[in-house]
Amino acid sequence: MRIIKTAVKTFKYLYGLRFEVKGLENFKVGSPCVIVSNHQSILDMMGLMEILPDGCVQIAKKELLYTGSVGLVMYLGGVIFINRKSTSNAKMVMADVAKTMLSENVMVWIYPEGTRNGNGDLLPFKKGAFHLAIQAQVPVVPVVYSSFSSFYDRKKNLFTSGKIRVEVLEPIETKGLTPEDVTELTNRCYSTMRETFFRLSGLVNEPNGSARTHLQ
Ligand SMILES: CCCCCCCC/C=C\CCCCCCCC(=O)SCCNC(=O)CCNC(=O)[C@H](O)C(C)(C)COP(=O)(O)OP(=O)(O)OC[C@H]1O[C@@H](n2cnc3c(N)ncnc32)[C@H](O)[C@@H]1OP(=O)(O)O
Ligand SMILES: CCCCCCCCCCCCCCCC(=O)OC[C@@H](O)COP(=O)(O)O
Repeated sequence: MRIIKTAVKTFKYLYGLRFEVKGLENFKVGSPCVIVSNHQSILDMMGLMEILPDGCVQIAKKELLYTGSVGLVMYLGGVIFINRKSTSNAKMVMADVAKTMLSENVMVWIYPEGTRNGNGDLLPFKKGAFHLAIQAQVPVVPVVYSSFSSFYDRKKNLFTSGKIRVEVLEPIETKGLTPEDVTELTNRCYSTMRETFFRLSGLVNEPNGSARTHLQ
């Protein structure tokens, strides 16, 4: 993964992107943890590699395994593949991950939205990351990337250089929590990350839930 990290980090120069990072000290939980971040586009791979701590594996949809050399590189990089379409299968894989992360002392990075989302807001969170953290009794560390919409429009395939703000938030402890607490933990993480997303993106969080920039 170190090799991948170095290779992928060079893309930011190609794309004229700069990262402004805050809160890296929050990764130093001194134990395994589940890192959750928002997911906007393939460009997140650069954001991921920009701050990826050592000994951290990612959860990816299994379709990515069959994408030729990239799939092989991801496999070699230790990426864990899940079948999003089969909850029971995904649950089994994640239960294994809970054991492995403790025995091998590794962190796990999951995109709880479960899909890329460029709509300038966060999609409702899936619960797997939070079940995993509670099963392993390890902290959840939220990471938020500001909206790419100021410099990247997937539909128009428009791309200009830009700055991405990244914030690693305080770890959320799960010691003593049980599966009954998953919904509350998910919602708490969601609202903290959504608030941070709007702040980092210069968006106003409208009371009716829609977001608009200060500029409008
Ligand atoms: C030049 C260089 C080239 C090099 C190239 C290489 C560079 C890159 C290399 C390396 C970096 C690679 C990085 C790749 C990144 C890719 C990212 C993606 O692919 S993102 C899509 C996949 N990720 C997800 O989907 C995760 C989020 N999803 C989940 O966690 C879901 O929860 C999931 C899949 C586990 C289940 O999905 P559900 O759709 O069923 O949704 P739910 O609502 O969460 O669960 C339904 C019910 O099941 C329970 N449940 C879910 N998980 C459970 C669990 N683990 N245990 C028990 N119950 C669980 C829930 O509580 C819920 O039940 P109740 O509604 O509460 O009654
Ligand atoms: C073209 C921009 C290149 C940026 C530098 C990164 C170079 C790495 C190249 C290959 C990376 C392979 C990983 C792709 C990750 C990704 O973004 O997959 C989509 C999934 O999450 C969600 O899938 P979906 O449900 O279809 O949104």
